[in-house]
Amino acid sequence: MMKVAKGKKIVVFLDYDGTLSPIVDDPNSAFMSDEMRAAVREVAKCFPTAIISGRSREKVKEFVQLSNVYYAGSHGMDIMAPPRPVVMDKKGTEVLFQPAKSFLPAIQKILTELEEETAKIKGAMVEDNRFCVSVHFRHVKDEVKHHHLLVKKLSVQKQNSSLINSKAQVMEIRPTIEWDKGHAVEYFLETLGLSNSDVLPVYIGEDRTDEDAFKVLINQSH
Ligand SMILES: O=P(O)(O)OC[C@H]1O[C@H](O[C@H]2O[C@H](CO)[C@@H](O)[C@H](O)[C@H]2O)[C@H](O)[C@@H](O)[C@@H]1O
Repeated sequence: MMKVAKGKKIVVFLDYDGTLSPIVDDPNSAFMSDEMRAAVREVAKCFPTAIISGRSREKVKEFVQLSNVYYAGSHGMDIMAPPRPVVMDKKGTEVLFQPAKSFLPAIQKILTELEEETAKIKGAMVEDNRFCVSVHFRHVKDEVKHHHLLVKKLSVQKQNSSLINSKAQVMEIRPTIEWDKGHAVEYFLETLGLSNSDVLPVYIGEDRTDEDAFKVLINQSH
């Protein structure tokens, strides 16, 4: 790592759940430890650092509580970044980038629909992630069965199945635009003025959605 980083500008990208915080039963209690917060604060003092999460941007910022990092929520669909292109030695005013803004009314409609449907499923929980919605099945008995039944029932399923990204314990509904954590990484690199070959982006994440970012960075390194 030290060898590869020699002479390069490092930029750090971090996932939140399962990376900065442990996976816990209650999504509202996925707190980051003080040690982890101190470590991220120190990293961000040395290198530009961005946290890219599936959570809403506000929620992940509330958990992290650091002012020296950039935040992207909703799997990169809600980014607070420098205006592009930024001159690295001048502090630019941060701007919002929300490529799925036009989907907000549809997402809010789905959120209401999901809240009504999951009220009938014991243990299910809906999380509003602003441009995405998560339905948690972790506490549902026979989670796979209920999960499938809910997916079938949703009107969004009839309209466009690609809105739904399903795993047994959590179902995520997201806009159909071609935008993921990988695009968010590219966006940050560009707005930070760090899309050159003398940059070493470091991405730490453990979720399926982080693989979109890994693919982008692997392609860039060739
Ligand atoms: O991109 P991330 O920051 O990794 O967010 C992805 C999802 O993480 C959260 O759910 C996961 O963590 C919860 C807390 O540990 C756990 O209870 C749940 O079972 C996991 O799926 C978050 O609640 C989701 O909304 C995010 O999409």
